[in-house]
Amino acid sequence: MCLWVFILNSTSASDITNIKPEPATQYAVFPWIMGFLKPHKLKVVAAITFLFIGSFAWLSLGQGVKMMVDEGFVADNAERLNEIVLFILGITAISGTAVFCRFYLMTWLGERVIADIRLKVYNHLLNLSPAFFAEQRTGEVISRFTADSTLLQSVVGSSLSMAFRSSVTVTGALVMMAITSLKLTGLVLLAVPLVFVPVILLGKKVREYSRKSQDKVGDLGANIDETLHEIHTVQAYGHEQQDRNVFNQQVEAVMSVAQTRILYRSILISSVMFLSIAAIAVVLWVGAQDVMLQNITAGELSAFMFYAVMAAGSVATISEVFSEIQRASGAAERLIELVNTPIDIPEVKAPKSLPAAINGSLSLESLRFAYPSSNEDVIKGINLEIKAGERVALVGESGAGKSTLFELLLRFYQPKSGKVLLDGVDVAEVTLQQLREQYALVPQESVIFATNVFENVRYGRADATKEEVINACITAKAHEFIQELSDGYDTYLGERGVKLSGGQKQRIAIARAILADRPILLLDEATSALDAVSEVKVKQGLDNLMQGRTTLIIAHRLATVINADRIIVLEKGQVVAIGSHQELMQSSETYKEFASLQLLTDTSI
Ligand SMILES: Nc1ncnc2c1ncn2[C@@H]1O[C@H](COP(=O)(O)OP(=O)(O)OP(=O)(O)O)[C@@H](O)[C@H]1O
Repeated sequence: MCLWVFILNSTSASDITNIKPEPATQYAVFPWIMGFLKPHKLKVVAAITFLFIGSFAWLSLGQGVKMMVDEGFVADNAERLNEIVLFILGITAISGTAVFCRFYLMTWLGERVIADIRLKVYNHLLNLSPAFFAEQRTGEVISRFTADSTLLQSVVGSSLSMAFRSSVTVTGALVMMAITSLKLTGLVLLAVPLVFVPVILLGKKVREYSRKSQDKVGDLGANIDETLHEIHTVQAYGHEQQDRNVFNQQVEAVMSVAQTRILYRSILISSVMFLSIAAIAVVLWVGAQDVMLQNITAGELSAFMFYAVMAAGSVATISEVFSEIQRASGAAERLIELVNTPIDIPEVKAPKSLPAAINGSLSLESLRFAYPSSNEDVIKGINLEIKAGERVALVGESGAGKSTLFELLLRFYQPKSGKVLLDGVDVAEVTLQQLREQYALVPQESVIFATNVFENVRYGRADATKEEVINACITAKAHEFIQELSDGYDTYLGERGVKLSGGQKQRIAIARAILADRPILLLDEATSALDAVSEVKVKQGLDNLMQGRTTLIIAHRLATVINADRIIVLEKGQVVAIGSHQELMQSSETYKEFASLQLLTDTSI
């Protein structure tokens, strides 16, 4: 038992490579896993109890062997032999039952712990801001969930139990050996340090390469994820061969690291086997001489050898699972890294409450912001007042910072300085949940989940009835096309809505926002994918929706913003002009240029 505690705790910072989410100091893998076992104390105790019962039953078999040889064979006593065989069968039945209980409980615990680890990691991931996902490749994160946790599962559920059982067996066997013959036990103990030398030396290497191996598998996952998701572009550009080459290199990289790991592991296992069996042979030779000199009986030597073989087998098992546990420690580290990734938008300790009925006025005060990955400010000290119920359009060239402003309103990122006030309350002082409940977002790229139409729209408000969903779809002018789908509202829309056109996806996204019924609307060029006829229809829906709500619309096309109360012109992270379309055509060169690029003249409106 001490051995695997040592194994799991023996991580040092230098063992860890390729840490992306959180530069770690030292991961205490063992206490981390124990934390997950804590709620299942009773089962752990029961599993350990059965483990001890099983091990002691096996150990007492040695006494059976001794009695069989001395009192049965050597004494030529058939009746006694029968009794002893019955005794052995009884012991075997006890140990079989104990093995069943231990195996069931330990495997259950393994599954439970991994399920809880997955839940914990997932819950944490959902709290991480988009900044984390901008840096991290999704496929790599998924690989941690799947490959790493599966590896950990096999160890917690099986290898750890084997290590436990073998440690108990070795200890018990050594005690029984000492009782049988101190001299021979002394000889065996001399050999033990020899056996542990490769375990310690090579185990470290196995762990190092396991970690590397899992990292490489993660890269592989990230690549598959990207290529398969973007399969249209891959095929349209005839990029298959290049992708095959890159993938081939990555697969070979995984293979090469695995090969080194296998090599160390094979050396580890074979050297332990060799050293154990060689030691047994030497001990047997010495023991046989003792029998000839009548220092011990043949039965005692048989029992001793029984225990020695049992101990050697257990040491071999320990060395084998040792490498498994080392591998799992590497995998656990990668999961701990995810869980330890700090939440960069922390919740305030004593949050303020927003008023029960939000009016929806927004104030931006000297707002300044740079993305964490670059130092350059993309929002440069913006001051802005947006009145409750106002309809405001944001225009500006690509990269001006329009979408970034939305991100800051939703508090996906922390501003460098300045603040955003919602109905006079600093949004940094309310809970993220309460803040985000005030906004309905229709992003530029409509998001469709791999479920049916009904659930996709209901994403906006989980408790909405079917009737409310249908009404939202009618307002968003989506109802007609939904009815024409094969199963109407129950039609499965495919991953990322592959079964819908761009305009249809957008109308579903609008219906979702309508259903959400939030005080502030954030529309990111929400009608860009619509044809002229659909756009007119959706605009009616949106107009209804916007009544009495503060609305911010990012628009690349003037036609979509002409009815806004005010248009805000952004340039390189700064507000350069504010006014109505007519005013801006008079006062703002940037806006005029923007308008002329849209082939709109003042008179055409
Ligand atoms: N996650 C990110 N990390 C680093 N820089 C970013 C990130 N997202 C955007 N930027 C940068 O911030 C600036 C503003 O981008 P933003 O998306 O807000 O512009 P935009 O006005 O919405 O542009 P568009 O009209 O093309 O959508 C750009 O220079 C962009 O390169």
